[in-house]
Amino acid sequence: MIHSDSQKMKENAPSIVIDDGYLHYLNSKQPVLDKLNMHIPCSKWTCILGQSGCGKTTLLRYLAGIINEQVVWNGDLSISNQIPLQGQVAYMAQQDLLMPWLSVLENVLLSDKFSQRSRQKNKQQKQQQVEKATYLLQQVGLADKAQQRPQNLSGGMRQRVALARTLMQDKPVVLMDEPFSALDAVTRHKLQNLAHQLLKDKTVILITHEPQEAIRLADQLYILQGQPASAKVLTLPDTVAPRAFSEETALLQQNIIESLEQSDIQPNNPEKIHG
Ligand SMILES: Nc1ncnc2c1ncn2[C@@H]1O[C@H](COP(=O)(O)OP(=O)(O)OP(=O)(O)O)[C@@H](O)[C@H]1O
Repeated sequence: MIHSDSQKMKENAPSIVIDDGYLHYLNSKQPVLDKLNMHIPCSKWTCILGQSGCGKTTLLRYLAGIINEQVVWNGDLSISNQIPLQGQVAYMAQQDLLMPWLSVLENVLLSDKFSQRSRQKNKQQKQQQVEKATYLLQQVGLADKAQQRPQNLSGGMRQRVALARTLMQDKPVVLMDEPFSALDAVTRHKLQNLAHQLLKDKTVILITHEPQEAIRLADQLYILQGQPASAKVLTLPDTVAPRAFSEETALLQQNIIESLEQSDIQPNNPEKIHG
């Protein structure tokens, strides 16, 4: 059985509201984020675009609770179910973070292996987890690589293993940092559909550099801009994701590129201002 009970997941997946967020790294004078206001709706996909270095990964890592010791954060972060985010998040980083000494299958099973729930599982439930991991590896096109070590795989294959591991975790909140960036166009399209289907009841935040990908998948779309960065919400077409391409999406894509170009003009980037 692959899918969780959908109603239960919907109840579990929280919305997240950031009100007047401010963040700077302790080892840096300049803040990365300021006056950040975002509403991440529950059980929907929120996509975030923004120029390289604007603070997208920082925001995701802060939400995942892995840089709390390195930063100063001010502002309000509210989680609708009142449960600390760290315990309910699956985080897929830009780097695949696969364990080189484990097989592909063991990597997919890794988070389950160390969870408290796993220690309480009986043999049959553990077997079901292996079946689920095997199913996910089939879905990402890597069934034949299950017993390989990650170092024998290409970059795109490793990214697919990391995606399978994230889908395996079954957490209410899923944070993904450029999860499809290393994939060819056909595989990317297929895995976007797979992720969209398997994560449909989760609260998803996805970072991407691809306006097309964001328009295709988003229920809510933000651009991070400025230095320090704040978030601008963009209006999406009134159609359901994953969205087919149309004249309207092409126009939005053009607007996004123009917005990204505007955020390229920074006070500390003089040649771009005067050039
Ligand atoms: N550990 C750190 N200590 C200090 N500054 C950091 C640290 N990590 C990132 N930064 C800085 O924070 C800013 C935002 O970086 P971040 O990685 O969040 O950007 P990004 O938008 O995700 O970029 P990309 O699209 O290239 O991944 C950059 O100026 C970066 O140099």
